[in-house]
Amino acid sequence: MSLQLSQAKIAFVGAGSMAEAIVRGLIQTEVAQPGNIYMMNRSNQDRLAYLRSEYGLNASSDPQTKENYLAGADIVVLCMKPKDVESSFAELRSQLRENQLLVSVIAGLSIAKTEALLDTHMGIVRTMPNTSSTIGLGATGMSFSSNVNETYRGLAIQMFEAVGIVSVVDEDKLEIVTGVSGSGPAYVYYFMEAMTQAGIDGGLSLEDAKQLTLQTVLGAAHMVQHTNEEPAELRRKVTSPNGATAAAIEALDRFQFREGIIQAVNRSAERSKEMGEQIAAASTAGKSV
Ligand SMILES: NC(=O)C1=CN([C@@H]2O[C@H](COP(=O)(O)OP(=O)(O)OC[C@H]3O[C@@H](n4cnc5c(N)ncnc54)[C@H](O)[C@@H]3O)[C@@H](O)[C@H]2O)C=CC1
Ligand SMILES: O=C(O)[C@@H]1CCC=N1
Repeated sequence: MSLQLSQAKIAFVGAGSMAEAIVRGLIQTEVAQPGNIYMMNRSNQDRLAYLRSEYGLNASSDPQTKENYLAGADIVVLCMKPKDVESSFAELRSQLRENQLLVSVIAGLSIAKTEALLDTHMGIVRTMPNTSSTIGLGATGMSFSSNVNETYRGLAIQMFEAVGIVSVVDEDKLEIVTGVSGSGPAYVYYFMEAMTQAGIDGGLSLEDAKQLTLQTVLGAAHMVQHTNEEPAELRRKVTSPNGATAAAIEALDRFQFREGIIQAVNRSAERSKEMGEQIAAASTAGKSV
């Protein structure tokens, strides 16, 4: 019988925000057992203690224990920052097996460069998830190397569908996915910060300003989801001719809100590509990024 996700041993190299978001989602949805999850970092013991006590999973920074975690894993998930790729990959190179599945969440790092840096032909799934995976509402873009078999392809999709939605895209689209949904939550939070601030400046209590902002964003997202109407049409329904909303949209247009968002998405995509290229360049030149 082929490997089931509920039985798979999953090792996370890097135990930061993105690794925790995925792990929390997997455990909460009961798609993975805490005992089958292994998390590793470089040295932060407090962080590992928190992860063990919060989720009941295995976590270590001890080199021998990490080697054992990797040796026993069916799926290895790369969750370190781009700047740590070079040093981390130097250790990993001799510890991975061709019959494991490698999942990378590292922004900008191509499958070809991952294969070259790790000197491997193992199946690689390059993903771009987001932190909303924490509560099962993640949005993940995903591409596969040509040698990912059907079982592993299914497992990877199942793993990220457990924590949200998955779009399988051509690899050259993962940068724009980063701009839209990888970085996207930050734009929404930034928007909420500004809206709350304006409410407070206008005399609302902090609590009221926060609640009204939150419910507005939640309600608007649910309206798009449940009515199946386009955002532009829903916006039109709020905007009475010559009314308050029309005046507000004019103000946003004066500040080039739409262009600002488009620029933000494109800059995130470009920066993600740059980070990936810097990793390879620095690695070839033998220096750290
Ligand atoms: N935070 C986000 O919203 C998203 C992040 N990503 C990607 O996820 C990756 C991780 O990002 P974050 O979780 O935000 O970073 P973070 O800084 O919160 O976590 C990075 C972790 O990697 C560990 N680490 C570094 N070197 C290591 C080594 N040699 N061996 C083992 N562990 C090592 C650190 O100790 C830390 O636990 C990045 O490559 C980023 O591009 C992708 C999508 C969204
Ligand atoms: O900011 C970053 O580089 C990562 C990638 C997308 C979200 N966080």
